[in-house]
Formats: sequence, structure tokens, C-alpha cells
Amino acid sequence: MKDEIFKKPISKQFEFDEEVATVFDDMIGRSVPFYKENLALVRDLVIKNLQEDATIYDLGCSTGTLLIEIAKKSDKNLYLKGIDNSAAMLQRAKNKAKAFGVDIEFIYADILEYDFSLANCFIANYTLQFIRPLKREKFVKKIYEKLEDEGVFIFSEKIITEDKRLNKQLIDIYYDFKREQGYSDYEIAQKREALENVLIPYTLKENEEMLLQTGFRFVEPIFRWANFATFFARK
Ligand SMILES: C[S@@+](CC[C@H](N)C(=O)[O-])C[C@H]1O[C@@H](n2cnc3c(N)ncnc32)[C@H](O)[C@@H]1O
Ligand SMILES: O=C(O)C(=O)C[C@]1(C(=O)O)C=C[C@H](O)C=C1
Repeated sequence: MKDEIFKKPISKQFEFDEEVATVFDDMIGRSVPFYKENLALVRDLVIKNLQEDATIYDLGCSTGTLLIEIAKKSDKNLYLKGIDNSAAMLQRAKNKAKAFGVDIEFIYADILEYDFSLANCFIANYTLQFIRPLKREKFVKKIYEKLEDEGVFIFSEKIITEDKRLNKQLIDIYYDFKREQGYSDYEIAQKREALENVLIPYTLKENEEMLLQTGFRFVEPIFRWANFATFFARK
């Protein structure tokens, strides 16, 4: 279904509720530059990094798109686990996985509270940015502790840039991208307001430092377009 949520005046902050879940696949495809290409990149990297019987968590899995892609392409036995605290998103994820005939465990939980089992890979695409900065580093530490040695953590984020002028230019270019995707200036402004203080982006450096401080021995951006980036980290 087409995302037309911000065509009407907003009445609350951005939430992953039933209304957003209904249009989410269209929304994210038209709101994150190179979403499809990036999904394929992450899928392929995950597959290359995993042995038979590996456990993978997708944190903030939304409608399950990435895990379904991994399940469809991998020829290994994998334990795929998607976690989200939006029941509306998980309902769609379960329906999609069933339609594709793939075996994925979807868990309704708050990732900040959930007790993960040891895993070989964690993924968090566009999810850390929704965790309050006060809790974000501690949460990344928890991921680190639940990763097997040599395990990988792949995450994507909206980012900001320290240079104020460049930051504004990149955001303007991002809004041009949204216009090209069919969003009006009104919709763009409304969503921006709804996301204020809900989505809190870090700089590339802040993200890298957060990972290194929590113990990861290696972290590198593997994709960047303007104000969006994807990182690969290894324990
Ligand atoms: C932008 S979406 C992620 C998109 C998805 N990873 C993808 O690439 O298609 C962020 C997701 O994180 C979930 N989320 C945010 N905070 C969470 C939390 N504390 N616990 C569990 N899920 C959370 C939201 O419900 C939402 O589905
Ligand atoms: O539309 C925006 O401004 C976004 O930041 C896109 C973004 C994200 O990056 O997480 C925000 C909310 C969801 O709709 C999906 C994507």
C-alpha cells in the first residue's frame, strides 16, 4: 500500500503503529536511498560470513524483508530471529515469511530488555537511531557480549555531519531524493517534524567510536549515500 500518512496534519510523534506498518514497505523503499541495493549488500555479506547452523538476529526487523531475503538465498541451515516491539510489523513479517515458505522466528520484544542467546551475527538496519543516546552505547555493549568471537554486527543509520554547511547541503539533497520519490514538500516537512527527537542520528565518527569503545576490534562503513550509512563491525 502507498505511504500517504503525512499528507494529513500530524497529531503525534512518529510511531511504528498499525498505520505505519500497513504502508511500511513502500515508505522505507521511498525514504531510504538505495534501500534495495543496500538490503542485497547486507544479505550477501551476512551469507558470506556465516557457517552452517549459525544464529542471526535482526534487531528492529519490521516486516521481515531482510531475513526473508537471507532465507531465500542461503543454502545453509541458519537460525534466523527477527525482533521488534511493534506487533503490527511482526504480524506482517509472519504473513510474508509464510507466503515465501521460509522458517524465521519472529519475537515480539523490546531489544533493550530482551535476553539474547549467543549469536554469530547481529543486524540493526535503521534501528539504533531510535534508541535514546543515553541507552545506545550500553545496548551496543550488550550486542558485543552476545556475539561469538569473530562474530559480525552490521547496522545502517541515518547520519549527520559535523560541518554545518555540508550537513545542510546533504539534507537538502536527501529531500530532493524524497521529492523524486513522489513525496510533496508538505509530506516531507510533516514527517521531519514527527521524527524530531524520535530519530536521533550520530555522525559517522560517533558511530565508529561507539563500536570501538564497546570492544569491537574492527568497524568500517561499507556503504554511504549523503546522510545514510551502513557499517560492518567484527568482534
Ligand atoms: C526503520 S525500522 C527498521 C527497518 C528494517 N530493519 C528494514 O531494514 O527494513 C525500525 C524498527 O525498529 C523497531 N524498534 C524500534 N525500537 C525498538 C525496540 N526498543 N525494540 C524492538 N524494536 C524496536 C520499530 O518497531 C521498527 O519496526
Ligand atoms: O523519512 C525519513 O526522514 C527517514 O529518516 C526514513 C526512516 C529511517 O531512516 O529510519 C524513518 C522512518 C521510517 O519510515 C523509515 C525510514
